[in-house]
Amino acid sequence: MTVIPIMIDLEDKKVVVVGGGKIAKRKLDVLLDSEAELIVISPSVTKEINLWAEEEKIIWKQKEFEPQDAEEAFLLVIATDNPTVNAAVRKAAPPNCLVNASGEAESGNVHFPAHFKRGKLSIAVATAGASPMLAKMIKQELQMQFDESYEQYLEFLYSARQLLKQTGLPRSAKEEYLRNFLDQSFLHPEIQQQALGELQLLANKAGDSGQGSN
Ligand SMILES: C[C@@]1(CC(=O)O)c2cc3[nH]c(cc4nc(cc5[nH]c(cc(n2)[C@H]1CCC(=O)O)[C@@](C)(CC(=O)O)[C@@H]5CCC(=O)O)C(CC(=O)O)=C4CCC(=O)O)c(CCC(=O)O)c3CC(=O)O
Ligand SMILES: NC(=O)C1=CN([C@@H]2O[C@H](COP(=O)(O)OP(=O)(O)OC[C@H]3O[C@@H](n4cnc5c(N)ncnc54)[C@H](O)[C@@H]3O)[C@@H](O)[C@H]2O)C=CC1
Repeated sequence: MTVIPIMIDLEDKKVVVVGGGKIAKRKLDVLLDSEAELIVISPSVTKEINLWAEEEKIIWKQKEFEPQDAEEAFLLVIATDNPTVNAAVRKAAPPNCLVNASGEAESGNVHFPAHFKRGKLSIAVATAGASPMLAKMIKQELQMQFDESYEQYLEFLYSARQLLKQTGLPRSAKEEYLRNFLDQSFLHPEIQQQALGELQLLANKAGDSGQGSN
């Protein structure tokens, strides 16, 4: 199995999680951010999953898995502690369905990477199942390197880039600005504000003379 990285929008997609234990809870923790339609199939669930069901963040069907539960799933997460059940779930996956097999790295066709977000910045680490623990350790190291200040920094980079688009500067000059903004000094909010102020002036000037472009 060879995997490639991809970022995915699951809004309104049907996601079926089979199993309601520790691992299902960990996958749901990630999936709850996605605005997907989340359905959990399991005779019993952890306290957290039960709470999410009460809060109507997920639908919990309190039952053992049956093949029709997988119908029309866009993503199927297999996370029971019973290999025979897991194999039956895999078999019931609709054609073209994304399948995550938590208990068997070589099965299914998608893995969950270790990951964290700093606002618009996502960092994910994967080892193709060789060592999820290494992925977790590298993630923890990167969390220290890319601390909380990156959330605000990404907002700055986003705003600066939008303003630059309005300045009408030649592409090379825009790129020069964008490269400079990668300097560590721009992690400071005061320096960010100063730069945005300057770009705003340039954008206004271009607007006045009608030379703004994309
Ligand atoms: C293939 C994959 C499928 C998938 O789940 O998507 C998979 C498979 C398996 N994991 C197993 C065990 C453990 N997994 C972890 C931890 C994580 N596992 C995650 C992902 C993945 N695990 C996918 C590959 C990702 C990749 O390598 O790129 C992380 C990154 C993300 C997440 O789960 O969301 C998350 C860290 C989250 C974080 O950032 O904190 C720990 C450590 C711990 O829990 O602290 C252990 C115990 C130590 C050990 O065994 O290594 C077992 C054996 C089960 C058994 O023995 O029965 C299998 C099955 C097998 O190996 O075949
Ligand atoms: N991907 C990963 O990171 C890891 C994966 N695993 C694998 O994940 C599996 C699940 O682990 P845990 O969540 O810790 O187990 P667990 O014992 O906490 O949960 C198992 C769940 O499966 C449900 N279940 C059992 N039979 C079912 C059926 N017929 N239909 C629907 N649901 C059923 C149970 O009700 C329970 O909620 C393990 O067998 C292991 O192989 C384990 C550790 C890490």
